[in-house]
Amino acid sequence: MATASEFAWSKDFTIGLIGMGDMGKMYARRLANAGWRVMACDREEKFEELAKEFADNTNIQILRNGHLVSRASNYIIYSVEAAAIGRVVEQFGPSTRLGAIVGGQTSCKDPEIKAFEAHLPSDVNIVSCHSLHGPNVDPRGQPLVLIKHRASDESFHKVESVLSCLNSTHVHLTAKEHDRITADTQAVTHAAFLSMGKAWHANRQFPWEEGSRYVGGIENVKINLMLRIYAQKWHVYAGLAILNPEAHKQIGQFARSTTELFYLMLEGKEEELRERVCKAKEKVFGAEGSPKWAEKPLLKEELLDRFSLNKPSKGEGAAVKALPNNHLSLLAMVDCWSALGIVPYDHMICSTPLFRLWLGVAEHLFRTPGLLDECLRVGIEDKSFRRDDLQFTIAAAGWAECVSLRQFDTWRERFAVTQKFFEPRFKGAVEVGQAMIKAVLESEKE
Ligand SMILES: NC(=O)C1=CN([C@@H]2O[C@H](COP(=O)(O)OP(=O)(O)OC[C@H]3O[C@@H](n4cnc5c(N)ncnc54)[C@H](OP(=O)(O)O)[C@@H]3O)[C@@H](O)[C@H]2O)C=CC1
Ligand SMILES: O=C(O)C(=O)Cc1ccc(O)cc1
Repeated sequence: MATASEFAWSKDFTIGLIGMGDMGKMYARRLANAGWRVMACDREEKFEELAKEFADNTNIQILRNGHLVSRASNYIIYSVEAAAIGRVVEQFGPSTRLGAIVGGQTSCKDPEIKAFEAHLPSDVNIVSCHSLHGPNVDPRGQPLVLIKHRASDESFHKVESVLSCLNSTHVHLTAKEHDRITADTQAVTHAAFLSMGKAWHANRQFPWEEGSRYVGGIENVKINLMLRIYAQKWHVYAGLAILNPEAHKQIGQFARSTTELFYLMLEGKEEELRERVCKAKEKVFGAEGSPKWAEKPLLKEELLDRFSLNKPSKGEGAAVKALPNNHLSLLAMVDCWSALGIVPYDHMICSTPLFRLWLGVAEHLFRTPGLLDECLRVGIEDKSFRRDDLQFTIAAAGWAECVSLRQFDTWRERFAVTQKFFEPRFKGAVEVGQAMIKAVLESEKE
């Protein structure tokens, strides 16, 4: 393995970025601001445009391709689509500078590590990373996974010191541990929001625009996070679901939990429904008297109430009363965690803001006196949400099948049509979602 003496561990140390999309640019800017010299590229056809964009940043030099970046850099980060990592590393990996450090930022480490092992010269150190947040979230205090896969201690410490400028919380994992935890947190959480979007699309509704069915803190989270996901690039979500070998089980179980709970509701099997949900509650959140949740709730619902897209019309007043909902998506999430023996609190150290928010909402539902009883009652008696629940169930099964068959093209199509449906409403809505996440992150610090 390379030692310090083989590198110029000084100002001459150059960081290479291959892939200058949202995450690559965020890394480039932050590293450059911290004083590091960055050499970066995207696809060759974007060279001129990127060079212009970064022309006034003297610490960032745009190169034409990954060969040039690889030859010039001491530490190279691949920040490309997860599905492309094999092809891109195959192309540029052999050009890696002698004794350099190489890592990737993809959301799923199995294909990334396989690509590095297959295509990097044996003198190269492999240290991967994963910032567990999107490009527009302040990285300070957010988890940053670091994977010392094949590296000297010195190289690993170098990566830690370079990335310390993000001020994130470093979490040391193996690639396998990373994929298992992110399957439990990200993949299955996204499945819920992707299914909500499909359900509302199928019923051709913008849920915040139709009267008072979707009002209140929990509904705001559903709507804002669903829109946030559909406003992003499809490949981020497809990659971490389809390419993560650990994620298929979770997404499949989420679909089964949804279907089985919905059947119990349709069949009016109140006792069975209550028993199943209460058992899941005990497994996930602990028994009465010995809860797994902290004394202080993860979320303040009043805070979420502020982030509604539904602006009451004149005369309606600010306080439109929320319609009781059976929250099938949340009951199914907890049932899924329970069936797979997942204790979500164990994963907080390696969680995204989105996951923490969703867990916070689930916790709120299960710990607020009377709320769960209301859900179960509505699930059996009330038909107001039946159409949405039916479509949600179909959607969850559809995503699960698509993932299990590794159908990238179908996944993209499914995403794209629903993205198109919501697109006219993204403007403004995305900002509200962003403000909500920011407020929740702020409140986590209190
Ligand atoms: N967005 C997010 O919230 C997060 C994403 N990630 C992960 O980070 C990685 C990057 O994501 P993100 O930045 O959002 O995605 P983007 O699509 O914005 O960026 C990826 C970039 O890599 C480029 N690229 C593809 N092939 C090559 C190549 N041969 N040479 C140079 N550049 C190439 C792409 O070009 P083109 O578009 O033309 O293919 C694109 O510009 C993904 O693996 C994602 O899973 C991790 C954490 C958070
Ligand atoms: O918070 C989430 O789950 C997001 O949607 C943003 C995101 C997407 C991909 C990642 O690898 C990490 C974070």
